[in-house]
Amino acid sequence: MLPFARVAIVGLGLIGSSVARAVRQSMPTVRLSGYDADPAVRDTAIRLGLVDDVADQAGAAVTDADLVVLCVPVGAIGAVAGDLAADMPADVIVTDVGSCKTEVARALAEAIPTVTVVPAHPVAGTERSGPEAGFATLFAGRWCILTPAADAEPLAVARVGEFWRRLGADVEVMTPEHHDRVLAVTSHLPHLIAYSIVGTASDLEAVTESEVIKYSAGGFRDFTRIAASDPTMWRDVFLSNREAVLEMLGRFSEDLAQLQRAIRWGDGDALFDLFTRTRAIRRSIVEQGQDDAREDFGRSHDPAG
Ligand SMILES: NC(=O)C1=CN([C@@H]2O[C@H](COP(=O)(O)OP(=O)(O)OC[C@H]3O[C@@H](n4cnc5c(N)ncnc54)[C@H](O)[C@@H]3O)[C@@H](O)[C@H]2O)C=CC1
Ligand SMILES: O=C(O)C(=O)Cc1ccc(O)cc1
Repeated sequence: MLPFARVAIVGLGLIGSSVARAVRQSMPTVRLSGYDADPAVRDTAIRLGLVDDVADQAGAAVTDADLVVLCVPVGAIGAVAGDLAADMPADVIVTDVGSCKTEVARALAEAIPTVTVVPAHPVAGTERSGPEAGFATLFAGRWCILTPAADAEPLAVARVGEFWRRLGADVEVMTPEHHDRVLAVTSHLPHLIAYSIVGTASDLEAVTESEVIKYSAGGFRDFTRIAASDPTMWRDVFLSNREAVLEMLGRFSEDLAQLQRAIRWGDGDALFDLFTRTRAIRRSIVEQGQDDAREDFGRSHDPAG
């Protein structure tokens, strides 16, 4: 049996449109409705036939939904849920796809205290945004982390888990706090470093105009992909996961200072040891099949690639 029959998606960008496409493929009898605050995105959603009904008002998208999936930037999730509260059926389940969970859980509990909420984070995405960037297989073979409250209804958690499994994801459950510490180091800090390094290079005026672009086949090119990620989304991530990111940034700065010292003192052994350890980490990721097949997808679809 399908976990849900009527799914409403609020926010029809990269993730919302990918959820819509994946639902269409894996659960074709599900009735899909959608809403986006941006009229241009709504028009695109209609043109692409992403959902059965694109509503002009947020409330109209959710009136008969049994699952509402909030696919808006992290900083907007609480307010969007609050705006929908009066229009949602009493037995609805609300989930979200936000990249950080502790602050979002607090905002949702405040905005819709009587509604069943099962937060989720599909750890799958790209540097692109908008409805045309999405694709049905985005979640296939990727983790989706659920972060239900300790007193969440087990049946609601099981249904949301089954929803993501049907979209192709492997589902894991953890606390929002643990999620935010893990993602701070595996996702948020790497994005911050990419934004920083690309910013540093572009500040070196003399180099920027020509040579950074000309010779960007090196490591820099990989950073530019990440640093092309959506500014609104990532501003919200860093403001929302502030504490965990600051903690990991502190550790990173210390480790970077050690590397600086090793280079200054010509300590080749220290450099070699670290690079050997990091190479092993990459190899174990590849062996576990967690390397980024999507990266190749992105490149092959990237006119600049
Ligand atoms: N981009 C990625 O790789 C991943 C993103 N996420 C999370 O997914 C969520 C959505 O991100 P993307 O789809 O990448 O962004 P996106 O920018 O492609 O789409 C977000 C959509 O939300 C709409 N929106 C913004 N405020 C709204 C509001 N108040 N009411 C209705 N619609 C509103 C925007 O118009 C936009 O179309 C974020 O919370 C992000 O943290 C999760 C996993 C991966
Ligand atoms: O494009 C990439 O490399 C990503 O890391 C995509 C991504 C961005 C945010 C998430 O919360 C999960 C995945």
